[in-house]
Amino acid sequence: MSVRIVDVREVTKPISSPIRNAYIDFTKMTTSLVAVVTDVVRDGRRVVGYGFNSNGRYGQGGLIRERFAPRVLEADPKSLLDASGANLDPDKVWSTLMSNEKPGGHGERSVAVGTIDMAVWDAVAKIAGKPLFRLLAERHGLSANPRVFVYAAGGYYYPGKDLGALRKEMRGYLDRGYNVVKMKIGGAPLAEDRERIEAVLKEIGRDAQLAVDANGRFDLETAIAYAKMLREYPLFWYEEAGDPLDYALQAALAEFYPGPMATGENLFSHQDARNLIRYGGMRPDRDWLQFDCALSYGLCEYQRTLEVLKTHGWSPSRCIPHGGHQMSLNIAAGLGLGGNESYPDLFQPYGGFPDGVRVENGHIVMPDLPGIGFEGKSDLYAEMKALAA
Ligand SMILES: O=C([O-])CC(=O)C(=O)O
Ligand SMILES: [Mg+2]
Repeated sequence: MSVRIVDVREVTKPISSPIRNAYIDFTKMTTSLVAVVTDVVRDGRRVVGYGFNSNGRYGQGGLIRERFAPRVLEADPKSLLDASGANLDPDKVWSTLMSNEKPGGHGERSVAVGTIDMAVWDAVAKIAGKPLFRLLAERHGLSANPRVFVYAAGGYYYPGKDLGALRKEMRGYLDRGYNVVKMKIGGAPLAEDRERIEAVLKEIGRDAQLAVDANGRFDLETAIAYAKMLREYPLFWYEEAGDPLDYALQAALAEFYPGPMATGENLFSHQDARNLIRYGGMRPDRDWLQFDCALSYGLCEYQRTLEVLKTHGWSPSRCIPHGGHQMSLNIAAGLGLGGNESYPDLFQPYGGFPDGVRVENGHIVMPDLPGIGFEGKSDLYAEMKALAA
């Protein structure tokens, strides 16, 4: 039986909205949608793997079309196969993507590769006829846990949004079954953010916990001023206070903030993750790591990141990835992560869960769909099918 990648297609799609965090607005936000088309047929249909690049970084059509897709298509098909010859080997595809690439400088290249890598893993799990989370658990000698913690991210700055609207948004998440919600800080003066936080805490009461996200906006002085304000509240976490690469700032902050902190969504390689763990003063008993495989060279690289964490005494259960996509849900269910982000009202149709999946007590249960499970989300699959089927 031949297994061959016959095409790699990309289209750049808008995921724009008028929201704003402390650093950027999303009025021009895009994502790359990728299809890896194979010559394998399963259940009477050609196997096509799909991927997209999460959110927060723009679509990478140029890099994908000009550099990365041609490398895969020009490779000897046999060089991309696993030992049995009956499936693709994601690590071999990854090495092919990264041929003639120097180390370091993990800019947007990691997004382009992460997007294709997602589509490759989707194809590999479909060819194996299994949900990706089950395939991953088997490969790692683990037992899968399809029940995954998810939290609701939102609370953005939005033109005309007052405290009433913010409270209503958060109440809506609780009504939909979430018990942890997240809001933005750092896009308004500290006193105003304090009012916003207090309004949300009043709304959610004992029904849920609140996380706050500064999106890397603060210098050390401001990060500390916020830490002193935030530590008065029982927050779920204080996220990305300073520049993602300022490990000294992150380390200094621990002295002022005894509660849980979270960061990592803007670190795009296992080497950067290792530097955070080495120098960022993160505490494995309470802090959270948010590396998003779609932005950071994909699942092949994410597995290396998990190895780095293990070496440094961190459990995968301290990872709750950024991005709210089904790829990280599969990794969480298969490899024992602590959960996944979700954006109930944003970045549709890319984020979210297969149709019919409900949040209960802050958890979802993964259905047994082959691959990543995109076919189970009809609005998303409609976009994917239009690219290749
Ligand atoms: O606003 C964003 O870029 C998204 C973000 O930080 C998050 O989901 O944690
Ligand atoms: Mg964030």
